[in-house]
Amino acid sequence: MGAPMNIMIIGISVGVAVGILVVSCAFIAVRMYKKRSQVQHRSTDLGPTLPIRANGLGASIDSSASLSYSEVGCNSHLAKQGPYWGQRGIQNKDLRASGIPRYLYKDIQKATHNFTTLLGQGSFGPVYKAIMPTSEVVAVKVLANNSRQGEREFQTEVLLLCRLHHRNLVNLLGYCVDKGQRILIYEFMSNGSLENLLYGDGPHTLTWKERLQIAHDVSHGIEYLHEGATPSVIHRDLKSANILLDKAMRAKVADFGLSKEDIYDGRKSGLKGTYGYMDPDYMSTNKFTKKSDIYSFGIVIFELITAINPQQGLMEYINLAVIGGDGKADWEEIIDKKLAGKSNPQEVSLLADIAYKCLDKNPRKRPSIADVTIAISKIRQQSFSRTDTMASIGSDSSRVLHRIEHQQVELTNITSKKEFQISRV
Ligand SMILES: Nc1ncnc2c1ncn2[C@@H]1O[C@H](COP(=O)(O)OP(=O)(O)OP(=O)(O)O)[C@@H](O)[C@H]1O
Repeated sequence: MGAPMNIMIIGISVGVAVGILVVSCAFIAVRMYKKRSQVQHRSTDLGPTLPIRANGLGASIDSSASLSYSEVGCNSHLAKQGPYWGQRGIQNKDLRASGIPRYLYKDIQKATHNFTTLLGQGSFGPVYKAIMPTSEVVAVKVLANNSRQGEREFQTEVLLLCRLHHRNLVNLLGYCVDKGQRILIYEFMSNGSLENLLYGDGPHTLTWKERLQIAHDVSHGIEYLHEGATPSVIHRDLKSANILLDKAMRAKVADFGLSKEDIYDGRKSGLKGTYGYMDPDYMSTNKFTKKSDIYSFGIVIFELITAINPQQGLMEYINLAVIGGDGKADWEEIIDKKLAGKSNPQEVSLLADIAYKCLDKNPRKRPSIADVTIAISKIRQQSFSRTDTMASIGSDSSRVLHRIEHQQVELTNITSKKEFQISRV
C-alpha cells in the first residue's frame, strides 16, 4: 500500500511542478512579446535607424539640400515614408540613408583649384583631380551641361552607386547638385586606366603577374555586379578605358550604372556600348544580357594578353591564332611582345582559353562570371605559388651558399692558425 501511495504523491508533485513551469514560461513569453512590440512601436515612431556612412572628406555637406525620393532613394523603406517626404528633417534622414555625402559647388571649386586639374575628358564631361580639406585626393567628374542625358545619367548613377560597394569597383564618395552643376566624386585611381597602361607611352610595362592580378580583380568586380548586387547590375560598357588602377596596381571597374548615348561606330544606332567590345549577339538581337558583359570581358582579357586594341583588329588576330594552331589555338603567336620570355606559356594559354570561351557566338555557351573567376583564380594561384616556390628555392640556395662561404672562411682561419703554430715550432 505504501509504495503505490508514494508513487501517487511523486506523480502529483511532478505534475504540479510541470504545470507551474509551463504557466511561468507562458507568462514570461507574453511579457517578452509585449515588451518587444513596445520597442518596435517606439522605434517606428522615431523613424528607422539607418547606418550612416562617415563623410571622411572634410568638405561641408549641404544638409539643407532637398532630395525627393524620386531623385535619390536607396532604401526601399523610404518609399513607405511618402507622406513625410519634403519635410526638412526627413530630407536629412534621406541623405544619411543614401549614405552619400552631398557637397557644395564652392567646395569642389576650391578642391580642384577652380577646375584647373584636368585628368581627362570622358563622354560625360571632364574629370578633375581634387584635394579635399582632409588632404584626401579624389576624382571629380563634372557632367557636361550640354549633355542631353546628363540629368538622367546622374540620377541613375547616384541611385545605383549608393548601394554598390566593392573593393574592385571605383566607389562613389560623394556628389554635388548645386549652381546648376551635377558632379560625381570618386575615389582617385592614381595609375589611371588599363587602356592607358597598355597603349599609352608611359614608362610602366605591365608584368605578367600584374596582368593576371588585373584580370582577377576585374572578374571579382563584375561578379559582384552580376551576382552580389540586388538587383544585379549589367555594366554594358566594359572596356580597358573603364578599368582603373590604384597606386598598388589593383584594378577596379568604373563607369557602371551609366546610361550612354546610343552611338556605335560614330553613327546613332540604338545600341549602347563601345565598338570593338560589343557582343555581336546583342548587335543583332538588341538584347543585352550578363553574357554581353562576359563577351566584353573576354575582349579585355585578350587585351591584357596581346596589348592589341580591339578597335584595331584584335578580333582578326584572335581568329588567326585559332586557325593557325594545329587543332589548338596558338596563343603564343599573338602574345604581347613585351611579355615574351617573361611569362609562363601554360598560364597564358589557360587564360586565353577562358577568354576565348567568353567570346562564343552563342551567349548561352559563354561561361558565367563565377566560372570565369574560379578559372582565373586557379591560374593566378598556380602562378603566384610558383613564384613563391622559385623565391624560396632562391633563398634556400643562397642560404646554402652563404653557409659554404662561412665554412670556407672558418677552414681558412683554422689552416692559417695551424700554419702559424707549425712555423713557431
Ligand atoms: N576615379 C578616377 N581616378 C583617376 N582618373 C580617373 C578617374 N575616373 C576617370 N579618370 C580619368 O579621367 C578620364 C576620363 O574618364 P571618363 O571615365 O569620364 O571617360 P572614359 O571612360 O575615358 O570615356 P567614356 O566616358 O567614353 O567611357 C580618363 O583618362 C580616366 O582615366
